[in-house]
Amino acid sequence: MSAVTAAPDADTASRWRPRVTHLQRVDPLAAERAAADLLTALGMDLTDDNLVETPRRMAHALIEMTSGADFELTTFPNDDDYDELVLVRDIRVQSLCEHHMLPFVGVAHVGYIPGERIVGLSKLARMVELHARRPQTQERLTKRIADHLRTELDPRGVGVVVEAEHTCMGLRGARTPGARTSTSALFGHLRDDSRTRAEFLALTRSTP
Ligand SMILES: Nc1nc2c(ncn2[C@@H]2O[C@H](COP(=O)(O)OP(=O)(O)OP(=O)(O)O)[C@@H](O)[C@H]2O)c(=O)[nH]1
Ligand SMILES: [Zn+2]
Repeated sequence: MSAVTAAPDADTASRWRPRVTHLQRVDPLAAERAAADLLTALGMDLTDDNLVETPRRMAHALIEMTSGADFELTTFPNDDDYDELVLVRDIRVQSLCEHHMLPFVGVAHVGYIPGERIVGLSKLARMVELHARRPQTQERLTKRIADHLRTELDPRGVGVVVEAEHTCMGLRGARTPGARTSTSALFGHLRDDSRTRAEFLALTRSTP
């Protein structure tokens, strides 16, 4: 028997559709119904005026947080043969841990050593945002950002560091608010050349 008490109609669902890049099928109506079922199972009365729209909001918030927007990676010729580190620090990251569907929030530092082309700096931030919007582990997020840059740009080296706080550890369970997890993915010169690697890791070291 269905526990849905505030069934969304097709109109409501079609008001908002995300641009999805990695999920094959997103069904906002089914998500709303499932959210209503979950909230009802948690003992909430969805006939209450304050809660009647909550399943729709909850479903759409989750869809929004798991739908990355794709973009064109603008690149330029590396005419000056710039061969040192390019690093964008402190790009805000917010994602969802795939184990609890609770947010983890922090920053990413994305660096590379150009090869034949350089990339528009904002695209590094867009790359983080694109990959962050899905349920996953922090390790996978870090690796995906680095793989994307490596595959699309073919630079001499890539380095990505993500530093984040997991609310599934802070707000529940182990209850360790403030604990931050660092992950890194390094390729090419940034992995193999000790001077460049040390420079990158020093520049990305968090300040207390
Ligand atoms: N490696 C890794 N683990 C994560 C990440 N996000 C959450 N986790 C962990 O995933 C694990 C899931 O473990 P379970 O024991 O199945 O879950 P649980 O019973 O809720 O465990 P507690 O969180 O310890 O209460 C937990 O240890 C989480 O801290 C992540 O990005 N990377
Ligand atoms: Zn978790």
